[in-house]
Amino acid sequence: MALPTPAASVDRVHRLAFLGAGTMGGTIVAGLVRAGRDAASIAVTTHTPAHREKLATELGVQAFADNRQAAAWASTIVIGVKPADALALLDEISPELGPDNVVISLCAGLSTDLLSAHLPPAVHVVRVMPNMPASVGAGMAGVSGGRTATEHDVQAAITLMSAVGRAVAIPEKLQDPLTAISGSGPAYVFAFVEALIEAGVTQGLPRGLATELATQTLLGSARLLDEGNDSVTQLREAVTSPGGTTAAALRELDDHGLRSAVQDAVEACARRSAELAAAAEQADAR
Ligand SMILES: NC(=O)C1=CN([C@@H]2O[C@H](COP(=O)(O)OP(=O)(O)OC[C@H]3O[C@@H](n4cnc5c(N)ncnc54)[C@H](O)[C@@H]3O)[C@@H](O)[C@H]2O)C=CC1
Ligand SMILES: O=C(O)[C@@H]1CCC=N1
Repeated sequence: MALPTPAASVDRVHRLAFLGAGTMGGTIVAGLVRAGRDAASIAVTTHTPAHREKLATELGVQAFADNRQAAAWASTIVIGVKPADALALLDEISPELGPDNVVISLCAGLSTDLLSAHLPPAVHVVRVMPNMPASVGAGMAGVSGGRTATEHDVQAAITLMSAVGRAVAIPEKLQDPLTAISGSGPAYVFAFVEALIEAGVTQGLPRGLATELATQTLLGSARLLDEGNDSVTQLREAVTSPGGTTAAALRELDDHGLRSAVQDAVEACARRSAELAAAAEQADAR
């Protein structure tokens, strides 16, 4: 099927190219279009022609087969490939970029200095760590400007990510810890809910019912937390009757080391984020 011809009608300054519009990049693109952004102002590239064709057909965005062409077309370029593929991609598009371009990286671990080293010096670089709930407009993103980024670039990235959830500016040194809480966090929550469902099934609940109970409990608990009327500790205590059922369950979680398991998991995630930069440099050197 023929892809739409890339539109020149949108003013260049408003054009946004997602290079590597996969799970995360594609989610943000879909969220932006759903939030009312003009689809003609967005271009996508992917390695898989069928995938970018699907994005173009379903969302009305511009599909490019060539990263350099997409980068030359756009003003802001979002890097959505895996960290190991990012530096080679920057090397590829570098000849098309200059002082009018902002490059936003979604890549875990890669510092703005490392990214800038693979771009012309005047290109503005911003690092963003989004998360998957962006697909339902409930994302959480941390935004850090590199040395060449202006306050305006950071604010523009916050505005962009706010269309699919919440976004905060953070110092870049907090990107790895933020990744370990909100970037990867949805997977911890899903793993916990999976375990809760399995435990419900073990107790004799039909799987569909166990899934509904666990999901609605997560949603309701999240809404209570988000209302912010009570602290997380007050909320936990409100559920926990002295000598009751919840206290019995929480004691088991404590005995099985829930808190230290979470500490270790978050530490491992932040460490891995830092390691990804070294792995990307190695991949780029090959
Ligand atoms: N999946 C998640 O929940 C999150 C992912 N991230 C970051 O987002 C980035 C992408 O992760 P996912 O979306 O999960 O991966 P993915 O594998 O779903 O998406 C990567 C996309 O890049 C495309 N691609 C690969 N090389 C390319 C190239 N040279 N030119 C154009 N397209 C190319 C692939 O076809 C694919 O569509 C990673 O750097 C990751 O650290 C950040 C936060 C959350
Ligand atoms: O697992 C990963 O490396 C990516 C980054 C944050 C969430 N997913």
